[in-house]
Amino acid sequence: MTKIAVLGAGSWGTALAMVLADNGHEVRLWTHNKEQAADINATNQNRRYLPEVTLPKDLIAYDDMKKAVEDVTAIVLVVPSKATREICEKLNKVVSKPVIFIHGAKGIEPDTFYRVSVIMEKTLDKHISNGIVALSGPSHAEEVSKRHPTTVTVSSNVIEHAEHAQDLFINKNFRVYTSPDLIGVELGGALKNIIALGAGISDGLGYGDNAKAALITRGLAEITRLGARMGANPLTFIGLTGVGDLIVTCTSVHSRNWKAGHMLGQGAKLDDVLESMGMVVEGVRTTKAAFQLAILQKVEMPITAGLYDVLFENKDPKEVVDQLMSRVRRHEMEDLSSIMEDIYKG
Ligand SMILES: NC(=O)C1=CN([C@@H]2O[C@H](COP(=O)(O)OP(=O)(O)OC[C@H]3O[C@@H](n4cnc5c(N)ncnc54)[C@H](O)[C@@H]3O)[C@@H](O)[C@H]2O)C=CC1
Ligand SMILES: O=C(CO)COP(=O)(O)O
Repeated sequence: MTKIAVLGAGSWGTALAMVLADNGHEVRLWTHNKEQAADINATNQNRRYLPEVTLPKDLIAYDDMKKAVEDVTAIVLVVPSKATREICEKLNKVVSKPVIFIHGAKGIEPDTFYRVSVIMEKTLDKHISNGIVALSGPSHAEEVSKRHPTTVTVSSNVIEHAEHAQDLFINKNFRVYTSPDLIGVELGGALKNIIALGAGISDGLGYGDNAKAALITRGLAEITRLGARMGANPLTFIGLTGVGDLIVTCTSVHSRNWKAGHMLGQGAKLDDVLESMGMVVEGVRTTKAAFQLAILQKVEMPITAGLYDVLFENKDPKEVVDQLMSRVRRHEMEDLSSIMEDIYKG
């Protein structure tokens, strides 16, 4: 049994804490909201984020970060990517011994273009870190918390750290693979949210499955192009953290990004959509980051650019679809064939 602190009691933090508690670990679920911690401990439920689920009895919520991390050997960060830096700064003040850090967030920081593990690496004091691992893949909290079969991937620059995380999380409902490609795993998880917003918009406009299949497939092409340029292994994008997560996020009723896109496609304004969601919609911030990064890296990302126009330039989604459909004629595997040839050449 390992003592583990899970930081962030939203839907994903709670679901991951349940997996760890099911595996017999002593799990402390930290939230910055005092009333929420008290409510979780009183009711054995996280009523705001996972209302239909009864939490394991030995899963205890804390609102005091220092107490939550006392004597733990692993810390799992599951706050929106925007909050990573702030939480790491707080951790520097309360963690005294080295621990392994695992994060479950999916985002890229605009302007710096840091992945979540990079923010962690740059912010956490070196003497408290026993490794940084990203956990990603097609995994909606609502289904994980019902113990429905789910597969994810854990990745780290040091494969032993990923294997350590695999050991902590794996069970008969939650199958965990490892990958050495931290860049690819994190970029796939973050960038698919952009495409999921697009899939939601497409559905909100009343378009059908053909349009959605096109978005998923061409979305994968532009994710692979940017990922390869950033140093990822392009094959990672046909795995769980690439195409797997694209499928689930673009097609699931649970997806916050899809839901937000759906409302936008039906004519709602972005601010109203975000306010009504009450949960993080990572794709909005990541669209800004990826749009900037694609320009900087000279990578063509037409869907991301279209999404940027809808979200930040107030452009009519229908007009953006028309523009995407009337782009200059191309060979389907242009760019991608050379990326794949490079892999096989070694
Ligand atoms: N919900 C899901 O099914 C999945 C979510 N993720 C990722 O996990 C991350 C968290 O997502 P969710 O749990 O869905 O979000 P959520 O919106 O359900 O919950 C976020 C939690 O973080 C807390 N929080 C926000 N800012 C904070 C701060 N500055 N300090 C402390 N706590 C703060 C909120 O109070 C809330 O408890 C995101 O990056 C998301 O993309 C990844 C896989 C699945
Ligand atoms: O990453 C997720 C599922 O794998 C969650 O996606 P949403 O944030 O769109 O709900």
